[in-house]
Amino acid sequence: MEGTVCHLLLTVCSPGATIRRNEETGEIYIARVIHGGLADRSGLLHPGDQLVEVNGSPVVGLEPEQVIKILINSQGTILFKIIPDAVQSNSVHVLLHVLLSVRCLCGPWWTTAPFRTPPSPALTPGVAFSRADLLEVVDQSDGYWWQARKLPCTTSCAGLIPSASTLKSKQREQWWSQPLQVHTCIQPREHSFRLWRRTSFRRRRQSCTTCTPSGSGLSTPYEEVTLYQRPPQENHRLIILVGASGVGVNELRKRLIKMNPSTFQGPVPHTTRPIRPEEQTGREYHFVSKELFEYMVCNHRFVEYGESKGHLYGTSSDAIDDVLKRGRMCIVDVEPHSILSLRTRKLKPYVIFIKAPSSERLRETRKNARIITNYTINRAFTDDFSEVEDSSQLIEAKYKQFFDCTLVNDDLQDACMQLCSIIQQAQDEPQWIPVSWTRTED
Ligand SMILES: Nc1ncnc2c1ncn2[C@@H]1O[C@H](COP(=O)(O)OP(=O)(O)OP(=O)(O)O)[C@@H](O)[C@H]1O
Repeated sequence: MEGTVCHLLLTVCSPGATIRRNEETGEIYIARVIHGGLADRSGLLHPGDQLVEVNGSPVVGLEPEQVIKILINSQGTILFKIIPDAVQSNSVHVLLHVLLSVRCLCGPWWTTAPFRTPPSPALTPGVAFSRADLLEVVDQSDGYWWQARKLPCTTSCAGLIPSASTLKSKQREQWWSQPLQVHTCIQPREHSFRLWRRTSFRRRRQSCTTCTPSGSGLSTPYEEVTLYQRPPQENHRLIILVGASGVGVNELRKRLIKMNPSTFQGPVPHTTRPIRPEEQTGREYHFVSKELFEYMVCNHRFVEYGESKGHLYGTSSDAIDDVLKRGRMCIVDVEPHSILSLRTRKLKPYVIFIKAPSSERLRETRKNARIITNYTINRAFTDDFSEVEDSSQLIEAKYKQFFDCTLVNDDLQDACMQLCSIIQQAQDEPQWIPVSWTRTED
């Protein structure tokens, strides 16, 4: 049989290509060449080329598994006889470029590599990835399987990842095949009732966007991202701190602002409670009537709001804007589900997850810590440590795709210093953000 002979020196068992079989003729074809792999670097194999012989053995009529066996058992130089695809041989070989970078919003799906790609088993390693991972997609020519590298790149060789549509149908399949489960949304702890942070749980029924098949987690399995550096003339990015109740989110926020009040500031919350003699409107709170507060609620002006002892409290998006317009860095401390409504082109939030150290470390470091409810010091931390640790893990598992950075709040002083430098980097150095945040509004 006519054909071109090409040699590949196999140092590993994979030449970096997948094959497919024409079921009618039994002919074996190169299905895809993995970007950066051996075949790609050699420039000898192309998708569509017919594989006629491997090491002198004809492969026509063989099952792909049998061909793969021959390849796996081959060491050193391997001899392919191929009939080049007419279209390919007439075309100029174009180097593959990075098509897009994405962040995985769901999963975990493929946490082990390699995997086999239907319909034919492949010799290609899959990229092991999980939720929140960054992937550099280099080939989307196949509707089912894309080629990608995990960022930061440690290898030039790409691997296969499921395309967005494959992942979506897998997600749906998995969601519907699961037995009815107890709702896993994170619940607040009873003592967790910070006036401007935790109150929203008391009042509003929270809808969970990740526990339903039509939720946002399922509609976009990958989010296209790009590196972004804030231009100096633009507002600072909003800094969001999230963490389990009691982990120290508010303590860190307060310390940060106290350390440098001309740089860091929190938004001034609104309340319907009467003003106290030592207070000043617009400083501690914006004191407003119940009617105005409810009007603002109806107009979706609050990021979070709630009720305490018959009075309403809330943090408005205007209050956040006020801080940013003054050229300061706005630090907010919100419930994890509120991240979704704050992820906007205008605010370009940078989300820092304040993670709990182990319960043993919590016990050691929180000896003087107090559980605070409505400005009244209630009691010391007693047996809450494993609860804080568990809740922290739950939040991380559920929302980590939205976290830009994780900070363990172990030693308070250290955590505060680290937080400061993380925020500075977030404002001054390139960071991954969704591409949609960089598009100009129509
Ligand atoms: N790293 C730390 N070491 C020691 N104590 C800490 C540390 N971080 C926070 N604390 C203390 O733990 C207690 C709870 O912290 P904080 O009020 O900030 O919790 P929170 O995460 O905002 O939760 P909540 O909103 O439910 O109050 C406070 O007494 C605080 O001073």
